[in-house]
Amino acid sequence: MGTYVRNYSDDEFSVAGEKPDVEFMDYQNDGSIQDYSLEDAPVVVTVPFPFIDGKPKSVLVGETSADTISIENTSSEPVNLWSVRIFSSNPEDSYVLSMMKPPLNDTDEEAKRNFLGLTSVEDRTLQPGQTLTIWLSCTPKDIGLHTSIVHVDIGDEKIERVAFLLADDNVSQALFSDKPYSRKHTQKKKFECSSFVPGCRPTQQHSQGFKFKLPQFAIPADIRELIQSKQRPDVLSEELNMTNYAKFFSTLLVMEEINLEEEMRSYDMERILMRRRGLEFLSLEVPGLAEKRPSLVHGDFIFVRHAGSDARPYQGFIHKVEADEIFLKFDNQFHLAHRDRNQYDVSFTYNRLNMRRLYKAIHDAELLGPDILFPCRSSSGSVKKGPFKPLNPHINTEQADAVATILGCRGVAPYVIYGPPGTGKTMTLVESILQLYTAKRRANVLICAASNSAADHVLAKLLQASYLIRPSDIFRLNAASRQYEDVDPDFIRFCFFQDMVFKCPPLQALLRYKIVISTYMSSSMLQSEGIRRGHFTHIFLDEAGQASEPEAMVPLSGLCGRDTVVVLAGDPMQLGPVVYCKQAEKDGLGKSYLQRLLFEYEQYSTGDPNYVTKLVRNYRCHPAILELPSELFYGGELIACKEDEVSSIYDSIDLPNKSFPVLFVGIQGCDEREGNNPSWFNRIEASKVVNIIRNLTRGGDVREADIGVITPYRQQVVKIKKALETFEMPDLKVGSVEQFQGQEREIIIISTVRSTVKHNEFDKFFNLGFLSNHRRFNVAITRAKSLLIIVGNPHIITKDRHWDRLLRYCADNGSYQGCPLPPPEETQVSGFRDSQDEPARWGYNQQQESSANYSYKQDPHDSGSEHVNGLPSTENEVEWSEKTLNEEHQPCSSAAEADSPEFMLKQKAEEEEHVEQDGVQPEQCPAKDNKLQDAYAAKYSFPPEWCDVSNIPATGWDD
Ligand SMILES: Nc1ncnc2c1ncn2[C@@H]1O[C@H](COP(=O)(O)OP(=O)(O)OP(=O)(O)O)[C@@H](O)[C@H]1O
Repeated sequence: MGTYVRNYSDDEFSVAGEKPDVEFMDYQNDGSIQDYSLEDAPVVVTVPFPFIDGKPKSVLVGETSADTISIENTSSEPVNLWSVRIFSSNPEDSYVLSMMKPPLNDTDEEAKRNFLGLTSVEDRTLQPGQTLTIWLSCTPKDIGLHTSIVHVDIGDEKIERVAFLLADDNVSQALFSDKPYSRKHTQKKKFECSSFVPGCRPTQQHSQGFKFKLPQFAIPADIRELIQSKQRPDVLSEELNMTNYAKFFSTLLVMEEINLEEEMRSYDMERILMRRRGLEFLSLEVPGLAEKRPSLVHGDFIFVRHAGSDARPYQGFIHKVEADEIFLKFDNQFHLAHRDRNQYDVSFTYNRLNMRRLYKAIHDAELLGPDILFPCRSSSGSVKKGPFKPLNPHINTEQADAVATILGCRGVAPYVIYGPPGTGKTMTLVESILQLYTAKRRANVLICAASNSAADHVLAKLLQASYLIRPSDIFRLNAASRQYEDVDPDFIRFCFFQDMVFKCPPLQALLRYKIVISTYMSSSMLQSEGIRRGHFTHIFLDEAGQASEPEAMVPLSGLCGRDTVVVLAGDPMQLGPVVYCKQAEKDGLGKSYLQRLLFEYEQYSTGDPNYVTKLVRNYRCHPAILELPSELFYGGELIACKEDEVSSIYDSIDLPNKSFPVLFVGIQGCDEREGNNPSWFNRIEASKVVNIIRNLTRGGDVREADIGVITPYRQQVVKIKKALETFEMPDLKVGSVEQFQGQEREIIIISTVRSTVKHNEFDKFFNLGFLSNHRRFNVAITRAKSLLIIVGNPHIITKDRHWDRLLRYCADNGSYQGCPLPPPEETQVSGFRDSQDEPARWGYNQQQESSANYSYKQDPHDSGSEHVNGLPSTENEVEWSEKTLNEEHQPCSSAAEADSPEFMLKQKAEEEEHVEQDGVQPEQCPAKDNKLQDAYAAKYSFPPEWCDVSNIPATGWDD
């Protein structure tokens, strides 16, 4: 057996665990040469198609790209070149060799016709110093990564070279970014802002507003110290009860807040310039501002001082925000002393408004008493069912039972409706609300949802029965920070705004509405405006599994009276609360009130049906779409109620199995990042998605509004939206899993984005991205009613057990298209439990215990999270970023949103860097079953930010 010479290093293999029989002299794909043990190697073979800025070279589909492989005899003896041949290409036969430069696109057609590509070059002798030049060329027929392995058999050496080209089409090429990705986070000097020179506030724009002052809830110094010194406050070890309730949750909130403060620090800037803007302002450029990194709005403030000095900082209020620039007003003296050449250090602060709302909510929650907080330990009254005549003729027995209970309830323990996706939880709430509205004249209903999109969804469902409701009785409350343009024009008439800024109407107007719809956090405005506890006879908390307990307490503690009926609906197996501090999440902030209640009911009242209804009939999804989630997450208990038919209108995309509406489109693209934005995108997948949409809508039978695109990364959302703009499809919703929770579309297309094993390992380890988050996976694949299409790299997603199941599910049903599938034995799986470990019974007690195992973390790189950086004004992010200019609500420390994930970025980026530098540590990294493939993929000596190599045959030589 000869000595193999490949382009990866010894070190890298030893880390990966398998060391082939090789010696190393390495030509990197970036063109550089590295010597390993063969310092005086007799031959030098170059690598074709070197990477450009760490990425494979891009070529347009249909165009020929060619590069040379030079084989040089550097020894003093003649060397026999036995053969040069293409060992394999992917797609098959996509590359050819030739002795002459192949005709390129600008050459004449005849030359192209006469060109003869070879798969191997025959033997010859290379004299000392002689170089043979061979051409490798590729004319891609379709978009995606094109790879080729070339074997050079020379003298005693066997040398392998791997070539990569990324084939673009016009759509993907338009999304190309030449902004290199860089993560800068240098250690900055701590900025002491306890004493400062006050700045000049913007004048108040809100004429009316909060009647009640929201306390500051400053973090107590002793608790801050305790948490910053990494000690665990005693209260967190206690069992939650009425006495320690406020202390328990305020401690968790402090942990979260300190985490957020630290994240905000990462945006501090040193030695920067400001410019005088007119007589009034100084302007500061903030890179990343447009992407909300950091998030700053009018009325926030920053601290500034001369670079390097320890002097008292000046406070500067933001009067205007424009693209990447903020316009500031400081104390007059500061303006007078300013020169445009002065250098400053800048510290950003974040707006504590939402945190203060949460503190208030949990403190006030004690007033609710055990009936709401610990209903099983209290002596709640009995539940009577209220007879009713269904307005919606479709509701089933369990749903009808739930409605009857809600109608019969009066001030007893919270009532919980829970069940898997699409089982009609929201529909049950809507029926209950309509029953109350039509039959109980004195009913005032508040409905809260975890995000703006979920709240809008409830409004849309209510409006389906608009013949029953007077529009003037419904009010959709929006945060001031929600962009006017974000709201569906059909809903605007249910909102209150001035100058296109949303507001809370005055109390008198509020009292006239019979049905108010809000997010959890915005509902605090109702109390601030003067609405009393008990005004609402019914408070419905939809998507309650998504809200942390303090968040759920915002509407309850502020507005719930003795007789108020509280109803929660949700599914603990879908997305949970967003918490950035891992420890706080583990200690209880990551568990929803719904989850705790379900557990309590199970523990203390043996699942009393008076308080809990479980729905299992799914009306949303085609049975084929439902089968897998039912089996994976709900113990097969879900009952499919939708017809088993696939519409012929999907013929336009040529489903390989016409009766199976779950299609996996395998594509090997390239995941990239750009600028200082840590979010991933994959332009090849973006183009594929657009292509599928165009095919679907071509005949006119499928409307844009029937289609939803889900992708975990906000940058991918941006890219797909951008690509769709070209084809004018404004009604097509593209968003994160969070933005789709609670929603449905006839057709859902999922773009999984990731195309590099290495990144995915990181995801799995840090619980990032929906590729390795079972709740995200569950939500993503249960949004489609009649057609689900997944566009992704099968070699990557097969690494996660759930995605692999989906992939095999499609393949087994003859519903896979695209690049060759990874062989089943390649399948490797993250650290998730096997299917037999899944809760056999998916009841709530299981959730209690499984939450630690499946602790859900938002992807700070955006994961398409609603809360995540970059996506302008979406959903919760907007909600959380609410800033008020009202004097009484003036933020005490200002700047970015309380929950925006930019706060996590620094920490996570550091973690990521650590992983990239050190490799995932064996005890942390899930076991692998194909080391050589991983060696290729994760440890190949190519620049880290590139593309997939995972389907290159692992064994290079066939001797
Ligand atoms: N009894 C029923 N008969 C027919 N269709 C129903 C019934 N109940 C619900 N649906 C339909 O099923 C779909 C899903 O309902 P809904 O959104 O209320 O479910 P959900 O449980 O709230 O879902 P998710 O968990 O995703 O939020 C909707 O299209 C709804 O109209």
